[in-house]
Amino acid sequence: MKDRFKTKKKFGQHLLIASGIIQKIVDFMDINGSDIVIEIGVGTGQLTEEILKRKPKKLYGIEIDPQTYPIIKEKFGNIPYFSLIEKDFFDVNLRELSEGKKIKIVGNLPYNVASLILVNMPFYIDIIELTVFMLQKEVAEKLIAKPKTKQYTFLSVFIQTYFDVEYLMSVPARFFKPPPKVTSAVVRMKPKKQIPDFDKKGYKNFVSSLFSSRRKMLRTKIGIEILRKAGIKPELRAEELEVEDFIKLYSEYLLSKHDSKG
Ligand SMILES: C[S@@+](CC[C@H](N)C(=O)[O-])C[C@H]1O[C@@H](n2cnc3c(N)ncnc32)[C@H](O)[C@@H]1O
Repeated sequence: MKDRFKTKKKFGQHLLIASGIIQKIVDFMDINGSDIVIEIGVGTGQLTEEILKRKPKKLYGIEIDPQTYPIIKEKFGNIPYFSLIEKDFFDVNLRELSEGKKIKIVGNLPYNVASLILVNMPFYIDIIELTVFMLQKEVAEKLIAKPKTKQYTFLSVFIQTYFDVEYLMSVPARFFKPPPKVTSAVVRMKPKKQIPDFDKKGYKNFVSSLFSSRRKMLRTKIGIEILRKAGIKPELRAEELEVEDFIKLYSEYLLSKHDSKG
């Protein structure tokens, strides 16, 4: 059945062909009968099949490519706890699928939009129990990066503000069809016990602006008084700050805006 499907580059299609890796990914999700699971990018359904074997309460599979739909329907059309969502991930509101419960999200993500998908996750933090994603190794390394390293970027700070991230394993290109040019990695993210309750969109833009021209000192980007109140040296650069420093800094920034409104 897979043979009649031709993978497309524009959708980042690299299908997982190693059953051992597929099983491990699903093991990392620790699925039980009350779980609502969302899979991003079903493709021809190798990961889907293994998730369904573990019998969650419900699996929603989101897939953008209409050419996969007949294949998915033929394979899983008669499974009552599976629904295919024939949409672009970015047009789906995960909240509408969660039935007021926490969800588990999984995906061998399309690498061309993996970072964008990740950036969406903090906006769903209140309904997420955990996520398990296959990513480019380079992106996975950003997710666990520490300050003062090349891998420490906007994505590291924004994700680590909301999630504890575990790098679970590296996956060589030969386990995919067609093989991608890069090595991949599996990461698991779980919401942190304590997360800031300020507006996520504003915080995202704030962190992103501090990382633009990352070699510039913070005092060229943000008022010296705000830096002082947050206890941060003005001559530091964004890449030298801990995640907690960004949280402090944004809180002070919000207070200063509030004060100036008077
Ligand atoms: C790396 S493949 C993984 C396929 C399959 N799950 C597997 O592991 O073999 C990524 C899948 O995501 C789908 N995809 C790409 N962009 C998408 C989007 N914006 N929304 C939903 N699915 C998308 C692709 O068509 C493809 O099936």
